[in-house]
Amino acid sequence: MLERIFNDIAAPLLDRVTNIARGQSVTLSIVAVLVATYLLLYRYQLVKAHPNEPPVIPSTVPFIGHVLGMLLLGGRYVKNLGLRNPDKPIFTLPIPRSRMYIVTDPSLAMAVQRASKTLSFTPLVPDITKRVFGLDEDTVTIVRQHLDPAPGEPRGFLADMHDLVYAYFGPGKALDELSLDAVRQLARQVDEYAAAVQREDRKECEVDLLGWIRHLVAVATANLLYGDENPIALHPELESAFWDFDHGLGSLLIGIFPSVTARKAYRGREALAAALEEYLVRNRHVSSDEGRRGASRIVQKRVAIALGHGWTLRMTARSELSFLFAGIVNTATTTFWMVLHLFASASSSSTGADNLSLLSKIRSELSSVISPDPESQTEPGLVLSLDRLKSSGSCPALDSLFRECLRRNSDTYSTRLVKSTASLSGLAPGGSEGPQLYHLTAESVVQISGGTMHADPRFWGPDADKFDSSRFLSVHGGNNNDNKTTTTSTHPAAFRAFGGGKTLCPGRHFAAVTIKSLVALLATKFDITAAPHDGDGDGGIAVPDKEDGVLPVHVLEPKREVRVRVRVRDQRAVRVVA
Ligand code: HEM
Repeated sequence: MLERIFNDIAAPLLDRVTNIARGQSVTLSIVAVLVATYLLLYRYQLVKAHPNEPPVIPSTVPFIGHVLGMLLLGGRYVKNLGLRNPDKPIFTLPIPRSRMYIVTDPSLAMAVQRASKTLSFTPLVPDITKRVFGLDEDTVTIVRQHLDPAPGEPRGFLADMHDLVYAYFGPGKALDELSLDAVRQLARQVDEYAAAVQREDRKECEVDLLGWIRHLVAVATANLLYGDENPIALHPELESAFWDFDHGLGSLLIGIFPSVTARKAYRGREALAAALEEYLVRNRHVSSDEGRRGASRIVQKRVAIALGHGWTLRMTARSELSFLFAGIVNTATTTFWMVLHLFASASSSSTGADNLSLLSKIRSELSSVISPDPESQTEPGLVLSLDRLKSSGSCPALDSLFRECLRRNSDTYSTRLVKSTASLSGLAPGGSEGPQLYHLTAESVVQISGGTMHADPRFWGPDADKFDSSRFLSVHGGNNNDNKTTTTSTHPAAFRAFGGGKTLCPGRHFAAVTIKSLVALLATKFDITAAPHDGDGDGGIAVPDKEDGVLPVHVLEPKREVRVRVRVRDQRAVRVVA
C-alpha cells in the first residue's frame, strides 16, 4: 500500500517540487516542500482501506481536521457535513490512526442497528463510563466482562443492567406504577410552586424558564427514584452541582486532565457521587419502619445488580448518578421547549391566528384529561387522568408538539464500534444505482447522525428547518420508535430522538407520559408571558435558537436564557389518577 502511494502520489509530486525548487531561493524551496507534503497528506487521507469503503470526505487539515472540527463546533460539525453531502448516505471521515463512518440515511441506520453482533455500543461503555462517572480500574474490569453475551453464555454487569432497565420500563404494570408516582411527584411540585406564587405580593414571579422547569423535574425525579431522603432533598445545593456536571459532560468525556479542563463538572460529579455514597451507606434507599419512603423498586434492583457483580458501594453510587442523569436531563429540556413554544405562540402577535390557537387548542384537548375533581372535599380540586392522557388520539396537538420539539432540538447520535470487519448493505452513493455493499474496517467507529436526519428536507419537506408544531398531525405511519404519526415524506426511521436498535432509549414511554403530564399541568395552572425587556419586541416570548455547538449528549438547550413571568391561572390542587 505505502509503495503504491509513493509511486502514484509522492514520487510525481516530489519530481514537480524538485523542478520548481531547482534554481530558486531556499525559502521558495521550503515552501515548495511544505506544499508537496500537504498535498501528499491530503491525497493520502483519501486512500480507502478497502475499495468498498464508504466515500471519504477529506478535511482541509488532513487527518486532524475533522477531529478539530468536532472539538470546536461540537455536534454541528458532523450534522452539517451530512447536510452538505446528501448524495452520500454513509461516508468515511479519516481521523488519526482510524476512521469514523457517519450514517445519514435512515435505511442504513436500520441496517447498522440490525448488525448488532458486529456493530455494538457496549465495547465503548467501559471507557465512556470510566471517564464520565469516574469509575475505578477494578470496576471497569467488571464492566468489561461478558459485554455482548449470546444466549446461554455468562452474563456481565451491562447485560444484566440492560435487561432489568428494558424490562422494567417496557409497557406493563411496573411502568404504569412508576409513571403514576412520577406524575404525582410533579403535580406536587407544581401545586407547591403555584401556592408560593399566590403568596407573592404581586401574585406573579419572574423566572428563567429552563432553570425553573429543571428545578421542578430534578426535585420530583430525585424524590421519585431515591425516596424521601434523597441527596438533593437533603442537600439542595447539589442541584446546581448536578447541572455543573451536566454542562461539562462533554469535557469529561474527552477526558484530558478533567480535574483541570472540566473543573466545575468534575467537582459537581464528585460532590454528587459522595452524597449518593453516603445515601447508600446510611441505607436511605431502604424504607424504614418510621415511615421513610426509600428508593423506587427499579433503583433497589439496580443497586442489587451492581453489588451482585462485585461493585463497591462507592462505585455503585456513581452508577446511580448515571441513572439520575438519564431521568432528569432530557425530560427537563424537552418540557422546556414545549412550554416555550406553547406560550410563545399564544403571546406573539406576529405568528398569526393558527399559532395563536395552539395554546387554546391544547388547553381544550386537556379539558378531558384534567377536569374538576368530583372527589375533592374541603376545597375544589382538579383530577388528572393518565389513562386519558395516554389514550390514543386524545391529545393530538400535544403529541405533535412533543415530537416536533424533539425533532428540532435533538441532534443525538447513536455510536457503534466495528468489532470485526463488517459489510453493510444499503443505498449507493447518489442513490441512483442498486444497493451497495459497504466495507467497514474493524475497530472503527460508526455514528448514526440523528441531527442530520432531523434537519434533512428529503425526510421532512422543504420547511425542515422550521418549527411546525402540527408537523406530526398529518398522516399516519409508523416507525421503530413507536411514533405512530409521521408525515408523508418521512422515512419511518428518520426520527432519532430516542436512538434506535439495542440502545433505543428504554425510558421513552415513561418520558412521553411524564413530559406531557408536566406540560399539561403547567398549561392548566399558569399563564406565562415574556418578562419585561426579554420578549420579542411585541410583548411576546422570543424563541431562541438551540445551542448546537456542543457535544449533543442530550436534547439541546437554548442559546440564551429565556426570562418569563409566571402567574397562577388556576390554583386548584391536582390529584393524579391512573
Ligand atoms: C425526552 C426524554 C428522553 C430522550 C429524548 C431520551 C433519549 C435517549 C437516547 C438518545 C439514548 C441513547 C440511544 C442510543 O444511543 O441509540 C437514551 C438512552 C437511555 N435512556 Fe433515554 N431519553 C429520554 C428520557 C429518559 C428517561 C426519563 C429515562 C429513565 C428514567 C431514560 C433512560 C435511558 C437509559 C437507561 C438509557 C441507556 C440505555 C442503554 O443501556 O443503552 N431516558 N435515551
